[in-house]
Formats: sequence, C-alpha cells, structure tokens
Amino acid sequence: MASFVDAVTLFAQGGKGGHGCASVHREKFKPLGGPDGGNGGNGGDVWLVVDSQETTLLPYHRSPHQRAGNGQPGMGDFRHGKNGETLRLPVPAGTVVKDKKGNILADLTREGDSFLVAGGGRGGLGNAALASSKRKAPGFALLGEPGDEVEVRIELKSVADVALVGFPSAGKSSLIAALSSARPKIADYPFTTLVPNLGVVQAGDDRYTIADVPGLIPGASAGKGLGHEFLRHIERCAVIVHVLDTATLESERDPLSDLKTIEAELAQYEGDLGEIEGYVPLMERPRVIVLNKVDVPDGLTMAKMVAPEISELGYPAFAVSAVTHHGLKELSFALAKMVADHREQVLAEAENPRPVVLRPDRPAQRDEITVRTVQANGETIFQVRGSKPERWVKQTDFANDEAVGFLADRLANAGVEEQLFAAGATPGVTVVIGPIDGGVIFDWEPTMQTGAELLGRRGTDLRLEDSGRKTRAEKRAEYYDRMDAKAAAREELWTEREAGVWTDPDRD
Ligand SMILES: Nc1nc2c(ncn2[C@@H]2O[C@H](COP(=O)(O)OP(=O)(O)OP(=O)(O)O)[C@@H](O)[C@H]2O)c(=O)[nH]1
Ligand SMILES: [Mg+2]
Repeated sequence: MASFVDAVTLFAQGGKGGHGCASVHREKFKPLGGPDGGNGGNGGDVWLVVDSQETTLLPYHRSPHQRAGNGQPGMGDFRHGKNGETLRLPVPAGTVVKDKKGNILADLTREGDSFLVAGGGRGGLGNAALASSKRKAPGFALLGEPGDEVEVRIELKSVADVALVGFPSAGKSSLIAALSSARPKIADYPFTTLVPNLGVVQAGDDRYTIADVPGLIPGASAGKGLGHEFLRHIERCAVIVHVLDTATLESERDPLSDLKTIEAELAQYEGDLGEIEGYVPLMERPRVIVLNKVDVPDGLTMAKMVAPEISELGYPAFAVSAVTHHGLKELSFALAKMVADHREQVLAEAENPRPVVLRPDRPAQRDEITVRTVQANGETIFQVRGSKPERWVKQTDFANDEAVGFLADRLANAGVEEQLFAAGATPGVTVVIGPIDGGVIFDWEPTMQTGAELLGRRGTDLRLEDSGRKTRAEKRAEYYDRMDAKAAAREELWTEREAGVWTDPDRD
C-alpha cells in the first residue's frame, strides 16, 4: 500500500564556506613577493522551488536530509575557491513550509515560487584580501563559515480547483477516473486512496483540476482515520463536491445522513491557512452534490427518494454513475463554470501574479553587540552576543596566533573590550562569544594591557588623560626648558672656571 506522504520534516543544511588561503607569492629573485592567498568560495544555499511536474513530497520522505555543496578553499596565486552548488529542491504547487513550532514560513502555490530554507556559509578571506598597510604580509587566512542547519516541516495542501469529499467507497476515485485522464487505484475496501489523486478535466474549452480527497469518516476533523491529513487537501479548493453513495449496503447510512456527517466534519475542521490573505473559510465555499451509483437499481430508487430534500438545500445536485458515465457531462460543465467564476474573482483581487521568492531573515542577524553576565556551575561567565563577533570567531583558526591576534583586534575595534570592562570583566575571566552551549569560550586577556583600573570615574577615561603622547605645546615648552638648563649650566661652568675652581687640562 502506498505510504501517505504529504507532510515531511526536512533537515536542510547550507554548504560550508571554503577556507581562505594563506600563501606568499614566489618568483625567482623575489624572495618576498607579498601575500597571494585567494578567498574561499561561498557554501551553496538550499531552496524549495515549486515545479508543476511534482505531485508529492515522497522524495523527501525517503531522504529528509538535504545538503547543498561546500565552497572550495582558496589557493595561492590569488585563485579564489569555487562557490558550492545551490540545491534546488522541487516541490509540488501547494507546499506549505512551517517552522518547528508550526508557524507558517511560506505558502508556495505558483510555478517558480521559491523559499530559501538554509543559506550557505560565507567563504573565508585569503591573506591577500587581509593585507593592509599595517599588516603587509598576514601569515593567516579566515576560515569558511558553516552553513545554516534548519529543520522545517513541509506539507502539501493540494491546489486543485475542485475537491471531492465523501465516505470511503462513495466512488470519488472512480469519478476522477471517469472525468479526467487520471487513473487512480480503485477498490471497495475503506481508505484505498491514501494519497490524493489529482486529475485534469477538459470541459469544452475549460480546463480545471480535481482532487479526490481520501474517504472521510465520522471524527475525521478530530484526526480520526487520518482525517487531518485528508482535510488538509481541501483547504485551497474553489468548489467542494459531496460524493454520496446511493447504493451503500450499510443499513445505518443513507445519502442525507452521510451529507450531514461530512458537513459536520468540515465545519469542525480548522485548517491553518486561515491567516493567509484571501482565505475563504471552508463553510463559505460553493458546494455541489453528487448522488453516485445510480446505475444500481437500488441506487436509482434511493436517489429519487432523497431528491426533494437535497434540492431543498439549494445546492446544484447531479445524479450520476461513474460506471456508465450517466450524468457526468452535465456535472463536468457545471463544475467548469463554477471554477471559471471563481478564477475571475481571484484574478480581480490578485495584485501580484508573479512567483514569489522568499528569503526569510536569518534568526541570528542582529547588528547590536551585547555583553551580559551569566551564572553557570557557580562561575560568572561574560557572554558576548551579536552576529558580527559570532561570525568572527567562526572565521578564526585558533591554532594560528596571528589569526587569534586579528580576532582580538576586530573585537577591540568593535568596542567589545570596552563593553566587557564596563560589564565588570577583569583579566582572566571566562568569556563566551555566542550561545552558552556552542559558543567559543576563552579566558579573557585584554589587548589593552592595563585592566579595569584604567577606567576612572564615570565619564572620564584615564587612558585619554595619561596618553603618554605629548602635544606640540608641551614639546616646545620642554625644549625651551632644556635649552635654558643648558645655558644655565654653561654659565655656571664659566664662572667656576674664571674663579679658578678647576682647571681645564686641554687649555694648558
Ligand atoms: N455500481 C457502481 N459502482 C461504483 C460506482 N462508482 C464507484 N463504484 C464502486 O465503488 C467502489 C469504491 O469506489 P472508489 O472510487 O474506490 O471509492 P472512493 O470514494 O475513492 O473510496 P476511498 O478512496 O476509499 O475513499 C469500487 O468498487 C467502485 O467500483 C458507480 O457509479 N456504480
Ligand atoms: Mg478513493
């Protein structure tokens, strides 16, 4: 039996960024040719893209782990690494993407609609790109960053124009087969249909899609008999068709009570597309009633019996046979008309008929750098958060002292050291950059040699007051002082010599 796969948890991983290269240019007679290490390539992204050729999420049920290509490392002679390959995962129209908590991230309905699930990591800079007037030949390069690792739930909510609902074995699949070119499996045991069948119906010049929703049973709206999975598929349709079995052998059932049961389930069902713009509640969608199996003599009798009550409901009603095709033409044209009316209405309301491309904000994107203290295992830890410092540590090769020094400079330039001082950090405390579990932890050695004692009264900064650098005026004053002192000393020597206190051996 086919497995039911219209909801899958997908684990997507963006490709790793390639590492930058640290290399020095070599040429005959030029021993110090300068840094020439290229940058690493970016890791590939993972995208979901609607492809109308796809009808199920089956491929992701089989392989839920999807990973984009890694960026290539940079090489000497300024050669940059290639970017990793982007992974475009084809999904059927009607795929809804949700986060772990069930929030809808994207609703992909049109051909080409796409959603960035997991971004690739950035490639690291090579030492050529890191060279500056201060750092002429860096002996290190930046590491490539890891790609995003994201878990999403993807669900298929069919985008058929017409949805057939009804009890198991009412003849929904048989009707689809008779109306369209779809060839679903048909059998008379309950729940034959486990994956909705989608068919295309041609009625004159009109064309529309029709889905047979797997049979519903009482309690379906509460999830019974996979009810939720099945009801998910009617959330988007323009028209709901009730397929009623006029020839059921179950004595406690008849078309009218079946209709009431299914309507009650529809009324109970709360889909989760309600928050999407333009959503029309199920109970407000147009309905059609189909009395099926009138080729069976008992069925025809039953259809005639319930006809008055059915017509009282005010819905268009058709007595048909999926086997002999009786009444199918009328049904097919009536549905075509209803779908056409619906489309006209939607087109009139639609503002943007082009495919949407969604790049969700990366959750870690925060420009502000914060420092706070956290208690862990009886120790005070200073935690630094912010997308920049967190990226910088990922780019650092901690086995290379020069790379670590570069990181320290970056942190100091961004004001992280000052923020640490202000938060009360002293040399030697434990600092974590990033999340407590998973961030980079180290003992803090400030690059500003003198520690907290440097910070004087609030609003003053002793480092500025005692900078060690002299102003021009100070230098000039010192110079004159020095000149005066020399002159005074010369004078003194002179008088002493005149007074005969001592004799100059060279003069005699
Ligand atoms: N005589 C007669 N039998 C029919 C007619 N339509 C369907 N059947 C039979 O009814 C049984 C069930 O038909 P399906 O089309 O599989 O019913 P379904 O509604 O798709 O059932 P589920 O997928 O289980 O919900 C099959 O044995 C069909 O041959 C009809 O118009 N006349
Ligand atoms: Mg079926």
